Amino acid sequence: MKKITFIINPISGTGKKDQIPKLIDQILDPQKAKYEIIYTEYAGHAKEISAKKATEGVDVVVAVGGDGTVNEVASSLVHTHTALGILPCGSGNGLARHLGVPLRQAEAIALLQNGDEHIIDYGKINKERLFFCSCGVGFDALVSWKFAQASTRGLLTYCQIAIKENFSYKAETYKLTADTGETLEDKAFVIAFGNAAQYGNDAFIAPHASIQDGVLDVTLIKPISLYDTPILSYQLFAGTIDKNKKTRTLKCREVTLEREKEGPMHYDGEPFMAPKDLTIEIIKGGLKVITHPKKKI
Ligand SMILES: Nc1ncnc2c1ncn2[C@@H]1O[C@H](COP(=O)(O)OP(=O)(O)OP(=O)(O)O)[C@@H](O)[C@H]1O
Repeated sequence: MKKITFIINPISGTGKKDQIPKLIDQILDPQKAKYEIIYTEYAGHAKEISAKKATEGVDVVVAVGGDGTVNEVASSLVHTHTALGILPCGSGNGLARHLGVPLRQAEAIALLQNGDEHIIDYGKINKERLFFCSCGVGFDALVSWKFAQASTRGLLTYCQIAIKENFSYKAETYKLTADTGETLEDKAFVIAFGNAAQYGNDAFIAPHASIQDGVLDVTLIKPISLYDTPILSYQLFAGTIDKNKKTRTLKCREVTLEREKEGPMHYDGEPFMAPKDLTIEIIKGGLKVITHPKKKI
Protein backbone atom coordinates (compact mmCIF):
# COMPACT_ATOMS: atom_id res chain seq x y z
CA MET A 1 0.00 0.00 0.00
CA LYS A 2 1.50 3.32 -1.19
CA LYS A 3 1.12 6.35 1.13
CA ILE A 4 0.53 9.52 -0.89
CA THR A 5 0.16 13.12 0.30
CA PHE A 6 -1.23 15.71 -2.12
CA ILE A 7 -0.23 19.31 -1.34
CA ILE A 8 -2.45 21.74 -3.21
CA ASN A 9 -1.34 25.34 -3.76
CA PRO A 10 -4.72 27.06 -4.23
CA ILE A 11 -3.23 30.17 -5.85
CA SER A 12 -1.03 28.50 -8.50
CA GLY A 13 -1.79 28.91 -12.21
CA THR A 14 -5.13 30.10 -13.49
CA GLY A 15 -7.21 26.89 -13.62
CA LYS A 16 -9.78 25.69 -11.07
CA LYS A 17 -8.75 23.08 -8.51
CA ASP A 18 -12.16 22.31 -6.94
CA GLN A 19 -12.56 19.05 -8.87
CA ILE A 20 -9.15 17.64 -7.88
CA PRO A 21 -10.20 15.80 -4.66
CA LYS A 22 -13.04 14.06 -6.55
CA LEU A 23 -10.73 13.09 -9.42
CA ILE A 24 -8.15 11.65 -7.01
CA ASP A 25 -10.84 9.62 -5.31
CA GLN A 26 -12.10 8.27 -8.64
CA ILE A 27 -8.70 7.38 -10.08
CA LEU A 28 -6.56 6.04 -7.23
CA ASP A 29 -7.16 2.38 -6.44
CA PRO A 30 -7.88 2.12 -2.68
CA GLN A 31 -6.26 -1.34 -2.69
CA LYS A 32 -2.97 0.18 -3.85
CA ALA A 33 -2.88 3.70 -2.45
CA LYS A 34 -3.88 5.51 0.73
CA TYR A 35 -3.94 9.27 0.34
CA GLU A 36 -4.51 12.57 2.11
CA ILE A 37 -4.94 16.10 0.74
CA ILE A 38 -3.52 19.21 2.38
CA TYR A 39 -3.99 22.80 1.13
CA THR A 40 -1.20 25.33 1.56
CA GLU A 41 -2.05 28.44 3.53
CA TYR A 42 0.99 30.60 2.79
CA ALA A 43 4.20 30.67 0.72
CA GLY A 44 6.69 28.23 2.27
CA HIS A 45 3.95 26.01 3.73
CA ALA A 46 4.44 23.23 1.13
CA LYS A 47 8.09 22.99 2.16
CA GLU A 48 7.18 22.54 5.84
CA ILE A 49 4.48 19.94 5.14
CA SER A 50 6.79 17.96 2.82
CA ALA A 51 9.61 17.85 5.39
CA LYS A 52 7.18 16.44 7.96
CA LYS A 53 5.76 13.88 5.53
CA ALA A 54 9.23 12.65 4.57
CA THR A 55 10.06 11.99 8.23
CA GLU A 56 6.72 10.16 8.62
CA GLY A 57 7.77 7.81 5.79
CA VAL A 58 5.16 8.86 3.21
CA ASP A 59 6.04 7.24 -0.16
CA VAL A 60 5.04 10.08 -2.49
CA VAL A 61 4.38 13.77 -1.88
CA VAL A 62 2.55 15.28 -4.83
CA ALA A 63 3.03 18.97 -5.58
CA VAL A 64 -0.28 20.25 -6.94
CA GLY A 65 0.77 23.57 -8.41
CA GLY A 66 3.42 25.11 -10.59
CA ASP A 67 7.21 25.09 -10.44
CA GLY A 68 7.22 27.24 -7.28
CA THR A 69 5.21 24.60 -5.43
CA VAL A 70 7.31 21.82 -6.99
CA ASN A 71 10.43 23.63 -5.77
CA GLU A 72 9.13 23.87 -2.21
CA VAL A 73 8.11 20.21 -2.05
CA ALA A 74 11.23 18.90 -3.80
CA SER A 75 13.56 20.98 -1.59
CA SER A 76 12.31 19.03 1.43
CA LEU A 77 12.44 15.63 -0.27
CA VAL A 78 16.08 15.60 -1.46
CA HIS A 79 18.08 12.72 0.00
CA THR A 80 14.99 11.11 1.55
CA HIS A 81 13.14 7.94 0.50
CA THR A 82 10.03 9.94 -0.40
CA ALA A 83 9.38 10.51 -4.11
CA LEU A 84 8.14 13.73 -5.70
CA GLY A 85 4.95 13.44 -7.73
CA ILE A 86 3.56 16.35 -9.74
CA LEU A 87 -0.01 17.25 -10.57
CA PRO A 88 0.69 20.21 -12.87
CA CYS A 89 -1.45 23.27 -12.14
CA GLY A 90 1.01 26.09 -12.75
CA SER A 91 1.60 28.57 -15.50
CA GLY A 92 4.70 26.94 -16.99
CA ASN A 93 5.02 23.45 -15.43
CA GLY A 94 8.67 23.14 -16.48
CA LEU A 95 9.70 20.13 -14.37
CA ALA A 96 6.43 18.29 -15.09
CA ARG A 97 6.97 18.74 -18.84
CA HIS A 98 10.61 17.64 -18.61
CA LEU A 99 9.61 14.46 -16.75
CA GLY A 100 6.75 13.69 -19.16
CA VAL A 101 4.04 14.19 -16.53
CA PRO A 102 0.76 14.70 -18.44
CA LEU A 103 -0.82 18.12 -18.16
CA ARG A 104 -4.29 16.54 -18.04
CA GLN A 105 -5.10 16.15 -14.34
CA ALA A 106 -6.70 12.70 -14.59
CA GLU A 107 -3.68 11.31 -16.47
CA ALA A 108 -1.22 12.90 -14.03
CA ILE A 109 -3.05 11.26 -11.12
CA ALA A 110 -3.04 7.88 -12.90
CA LEU A 111 0.72 8.23 -13.44
CA LEU A 112 1.20 8.18 -9.66
CA GLN A 113 0.16 4.51 -9.82
CA ASN A 114 1.71 3.44 -13.10
CA GLY A 115 4.69 5.78 -13.60
CA ASP A 116 8.41 4.99 -13.28
CA GLU A 117 10.63 6.12 -10.41
CA HIS A 118 13.95 7.78 -11.22
CA ILE A 119 16.60 9.65 -9.27
CA ILE A 120 17.35 13.11 -10.67
CA ASP A 121 19.93 15.83 -10.08
CA TYR A 122 19.27 19.20 -8.53
CA GLY A 123 21.07 22.53 -8.38
CA LYS A 124 22.25 24.73 -5.52
CA ILE A 125 22.81 28.48 -5.46
CA ASN A 126 25.41 29.71 -2.96
CA LYS A 127 25.21 26.32 -1.16
CA GLU A 128 21.71 27.02 0.17
CA ARG A 129 18.93 27.67 -2.34
CA LEU A 130 17.85 24.63 -4.37
CA PHE A 131 16.53 24.51 -7.94
CA PHE A 132 15.30 21.62 -10.05
CA CYS A 133 14.56 23.11 -13.49
CA SER A 134 16.75 26.17 -13.92
CA CYS A 135 17.92 29.36 -12.30
CA GLY A 136 19.16 32.49 -13.94
CA VAL A 137 20.05 36.16 -14.02
CA GLY A 138 19.28 38.90 -16.50
CA PHE A 139 16.07 39.56 -18.34
CA ASP A 140 14.22 36.37 -17.27
CA ALA A 141 14.99 37.08 -13.61
CA LEU A 142 13.73 40.64 -13.96
CA VAL A 143 10.52 39.38 -15.60
CA SER A 144 10.03 36.81 -12.81
CA TRP A 145 10.55 39.58 -10.27
CA LYS A 146 7.91 41.79 -11.94
CA PHE A 147 5.57 38.79 -12.51
CA ALA A 148 5.65 37.99 -8.77
CA GLN A 149 4.47 41.53 -8.06
CA ALA A 150 1.68 41.48 -10.70
CA SER A 151 -1.94 41.25 -9.59
CA THR A 152 -2.83 38.59 -12.22
CA ARG A 153 -1.06 35.33 -13.12
CA GLY A 154 -0.85 33.08 -16.19
CA LEU A 155 1.02 33.05 -19.49
CA LEU A 156 -0.70 36.17 -20.81
CA THR A 157 0.45 38.30 -17.86
CA TYR A 158 3.96 36.85 -18.19
CA CYS A 159 4.12 37.73 -21.90
CA GLN A 160 2.75 41.24 -21.31
CA ILE A 161 5.48 41.93 -18.72
CA ALA A 162 8.19 40.43 -20.94
CA ILE A 163 7.21 42.58 -23.93
CA LYS A 164 7.03 45.78 -21.85
CA GLU A 165 10.40 45.24 -20.12
CA ASN A 166 12.09 44.30 -23.40
CA PHE A 167 11.98 47.93 -24.54
CA SER A 168 13.85 49.42 -21.57
CA TYR A 169 16.18 46.56 -20.55
CA LYS A 170 19.90 47.36 -20.09
CA ALA A 171 22.22 44.33 -20.24
CA GLU A 172 24.90 43.93 -17.52
CA THR A 173 28.41 42.45 -17.80
CA TYR A 174 28.97 39.08 -16.12
CA LYS A 175 32.02 36.88 -15.60
CA LEU A 176 31.55 33.14 -15.44
CA THR A 177 34.31 30.80 -14.23
CA ALA A 178 33.55 27.10 -14.56
CA ASP A 179 35.20 24.28 -12.60
CA THR A 180 36.44 23.01 -15.97
CA GLY A 181 38.71 26.08 -16.22
CA GLU A 182 36.60 27.62 -18.97
CA THR A 183 35.69 31.31 -18.53
CA LEU A 184 33.16 33.56 -20.23
CA GLU A 185 33.07 37.33 -19.74
CA ASP A 186 30.45 39.26 -21.64
CA LYS A 187 27.44 41.50 -21.56
CA ALA A 188 24.36 39.30 -21.37
CA PHE A 189 20.65 39.64 -21.93
CA VAL A 190 20.10 36.37 -20.06
CA ILE A 191 22.22 33.73 -18.38
CA ALA A 192 20.36 30.51 -17.60
CA PHE A 193 21.72 27.61 -15.56
CA GLY A 194 19.80 24.50 -16.59
CA ASN A 195 19.31 21.27 -14.74
CA ALA A 196 16.26 20.51 -16.88
CA ALA A 197 16.06 21.64 -20.50
CA GLN A 198 13.20 24.09 -20.26
CA TYR A 199 11.83 27.08 -18.36
CA GLY A 200 8.28 25.76 -18.71
CA ASN A 201 5.73 26.11 -21.53
CA ASP A 202 8.17 24.10 -23.68
CA ALA A 203 10.59 27.03 -23.89
CA PHE A 204 13.93 25.20 -24.18
CA ILE A 205 16.61 27.48 -22.73
CA ALA A 206 19.11 24.61 -22.25
CA PRO A 207 17.91 22.24 -24.99
CA HIS A 208 20.53 19.53 -24.43
CA ALA A 209 20.27 19.36 -20.64
CA SER A 210 19.82 15.95 -19.07
CA ILE A 211 18.48 15.85 -15.55
CA GLN A 212 20.54 12.81 -14.62
CA ASP A 213 24.04 13.60 -15.94
CA GLY A 214 25.42 15.61 -13.01
CA VAL A 215 26.08 18.48 -15.41
CA LEU A 216 24.92 22.09 -15.40
CA ASP A 217 24.03 23.44 -18.86
CA VAL A 218 24.77 27.17 -18.98
CA THR A 219 23.27 29.31 -21.73
CA LEU A 220 24.40 32.93 -22.13
CA ILE A 221 22.49 35.10 -24.59
CA LYS A 222 24.26 38.32 -25.56
CA PRO A 223 22.32 41.60 -25.73
CA ILE A 224 19.70 41.44 -28.45
CA SER A 225 17.88 43.96 -30.60
CA LEU A 226 14.21 43.92 -31.52
CA TYR A 227 15.32 42.47 -34.85
CA ASP A 228 16.74 39.36 -33.06
CA THR A 229 13.57 38.65 -31.06
CA PRO A 230 11.51 36.66 -33.61
CA ILE A 231 14.27 34.18 -34.49
CA LEU A 232 15.38 33.81 -30.85
CA SER A 233 11.78 33.17 -29.78
CA TYR A 234 11.39 30.61 -32.55
CA GLN A 235 14.64 28.87 -31.57
CA LEU A 236 13.66 28.89 -27.88
CA PHE A 237 10.54 26.85 -28.63
CA ALA A 238 12.16 24.74 -31.37
CA GLY A 239 14.96 23.62 -29.00
CA THR A 240 17.71 25.21 -31.12
CA ILE A 241 18.61 28.33 -29.13
CA ASP A 242 22.21 27.09 -28.86
CA LYS A 243 22.51 27.55 -32.64
CA ASN A 244 21.90 31.32 -32.47
CA LYS A 245 25.02 33.44 -33.04
CA LYS A 246 24.22 35.49 -29.90
CA THR A 247 24.29 32.37 -27.72
CA ARG A 248 27.25 30.96 -25.81
CA THR A 249 26.99 27.69 -23.89
CA LEU A 250 29.11 25.83 -21.41
CA LYS A 251 28.80 22.63 -19.45
CA CYS A 252 30.29 22.18 -16.01
CA ARG A 253 29.55 20.89 -12.54
CA GLU A 254 30.08 24.17 -10.74
CA VAL A 255 30.40 27.77 -11.87
CA THR A 256 30.99 31.11 -10.18
CA LEU A 257 29.29 34.21 -11.47
CA GLU A 258 30.54 37.72 -10.82
CA ARG A 259 28.55 40.76 -11.81
CA GLU A 260 28.60 44.52 -11.32
CA LYS A 261 26.23 44.60 -8.35
CA GLU A 262 23.53 42.59 -6.58
CA GLY A 263 20.37 42.04 -8.61
CA PRO A 264 17.33 39.85 -9.25
CA MET A 265 17.81 36.16 -9.83
CA HIS A 266 15.23 33.42 -10.23
CA TYR A 267 15.23 29.79 -9.19
CA ASP A 268 12.52 27.73 -10.93
CA GLY A 269 10.78 31.00 -11.77
CA GLU A 270 10.78 32.27 -8.17
CA PRO A 271 12.60 35.60 -7.93
CA PHE A 272 14.85 36.85 -5.15
CA MET A 273 17.48 39.56 -4.73
CA ALA A 274 20.81 37.77 -5.12
CA PRO A 275 24.23 38.98 -3.95
CA LYS A 276 26.83 40.25 -6.43
CA ASP A 277 28.87 37.03 -6.51
CA LEU A 278 27.29 33.60 -6.83
CA THR A 279 28.27 29.94 -6.96
CA ILE A 280 25.96 27.58 -8.80
CA GLU A 281 26.48 23.83 -8.68
CA ILE A 282 24.77 20.59 -9.65
CA ILE A 283 24.34 17.81 -7.13
CA LYS A 284 24.15 14.47 -8.92
CA GLY A 285 21.21 12.33 -7.85
CA GLY A 286 19.36 13.05 -4.67
CA LEU A 287 15.71 13.41 -5.64
CA LYS A 288 13.36 10.53 -6.33
CA VAL A 289 10.68 11.50 -8.88
CA ILE A 290 7.80 9.85 -10.69
CA THR A 291 8.13 10.09 -14.46
CA HIS A 292 6.29 8.94 -17.55
CA PRO A 293 7.60 5.51 -18.64
CA LYS A 294 7.95 6.64 -22.25
CA LYS A 295 9.76 9.93 -21.56
CA LYS A 296 13.53 10.06 -21.93
CA ILE A 297 14.71 12.37 -19.16
N1 LIG B 1 -1.62 29.38 0.10
C1 LIG B 1 -0.74 30.19 -0.49
N2 LIG B 1 -0.91 31.54 -0.46
C2 LIG B 1 -0.03 32.35 -1.08
N3 LIG B 1 1.06 31.93 -1.77
C3 LIG B 1 1.27 30.60 -1.82
C4 LIG B 1 0.40 29.67 -1.20
N4 LIG B 1 0.86 28.42 -1.42
C5 LIG B 1 1.99 28.57 -2.16
N5 LIG B 1 2.24 29.86 -2.41
C6 LIG B 1 3.29 30.45 -3.27
O1 LIG B 1 2.73 30.64 -4.57
C7 LIG B 1 3.78 30.90 -5.48
C8 LIG B 1 3.42 30.48 -6.90
O2 LIG B 1 3.23 29.11 -6.97
P1 LIG B 1 3.57 28.23 -8.24
O3 LIG B 1 4.90 28.61 -8.78
O4 LIG B 1 3.34 26.85 -7.87
O5 LIG B 1 2.47 28.67 -9.29
P2 LIG B 1 2.64 29.47 -10.64
O6 LIG B 1 3.59 30.61 -10.44
O7 LIG B 1 1.26 29.83 -11.06
O8 LIG B 1 3.23 28.38 -11.62
P3 LIG B 1 4.58 28.33 -12.51
O9 LIG B 1 5.74 28.33 -11.58
O10 LIG B 1 4.47 27.06 -13.31
O11 LIG B 1 4.56 29.55 -13.36
C9 LIG B 1 4.99 30.22 -4.87
O12 LIG B 1 5.92 31.24 -4.56
C10 LIG B 1 4.49 29.58 -3.59
O13 LIG B 1 5.43 29.65 -2.53
